[in-house]
Amino acid sequence: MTTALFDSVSSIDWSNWKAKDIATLMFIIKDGKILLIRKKRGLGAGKINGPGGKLDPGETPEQCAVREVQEELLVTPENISYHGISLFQFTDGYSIHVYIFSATDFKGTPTETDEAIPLWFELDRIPYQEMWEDDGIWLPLVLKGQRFHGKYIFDGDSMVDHELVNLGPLKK
Ligand SMILES: CNc1ncnc2c1ncn2[C@@H]1O[C@H](COP(=O)(O)OP(=O)(O)OP(=O)(O)O)[C@@H](O)[C@H]1O
Repeated sequence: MTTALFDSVSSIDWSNWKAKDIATLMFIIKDGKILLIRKKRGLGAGKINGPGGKLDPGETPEQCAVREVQEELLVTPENISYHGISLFQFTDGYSIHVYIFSATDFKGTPTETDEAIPLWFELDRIPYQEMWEDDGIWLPLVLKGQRFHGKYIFDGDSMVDHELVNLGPLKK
């Protein structure tokens, strides 16, 4: 019997890697502020993050990202950009592939739901210490309008290793 060991990004054969879940994150950034959530349930409950969640069957990542913001905050993001992906391998075997988007506008009023509490932050006051550890690595690239590709190993809440490639400015 072989036991998979997830101790570093380089120990994984990423070309044959397939995530258990596919999910999205959406960051609405408007008037010098970013709209985040305090997540009330699911993976990362209690943490601050962008709104997002798992893909439904037949949905594109962008459709999922829009739907999740609608469900979690009752607003619709507009003028959306795609930044890239983050691949997460957890040491317990769980894995998740996350597509990351930003938007510069939205319709509606951010409202608390069963899933999330909306929180606005100044761009220089993002509460990274209350977020997933990887957010502090790539969210600055979202704010700078960059595309990127990241791979991360997590042991529970702790990041064990990571590799981030900056792919340059957004394509418009
Ligand atoms: C490990 N480092 C991480 N860093 C930053 N963000 C992370 C993350 N790991 C997961 N995420 C995000 O967490 C949400 C999970 O989604 P999650 O709440 O489980 O899905 P969904 O809303 O579909 O919930 P239900 O399963 O229907 O309850 C989803 O946005 C996903 O992108």
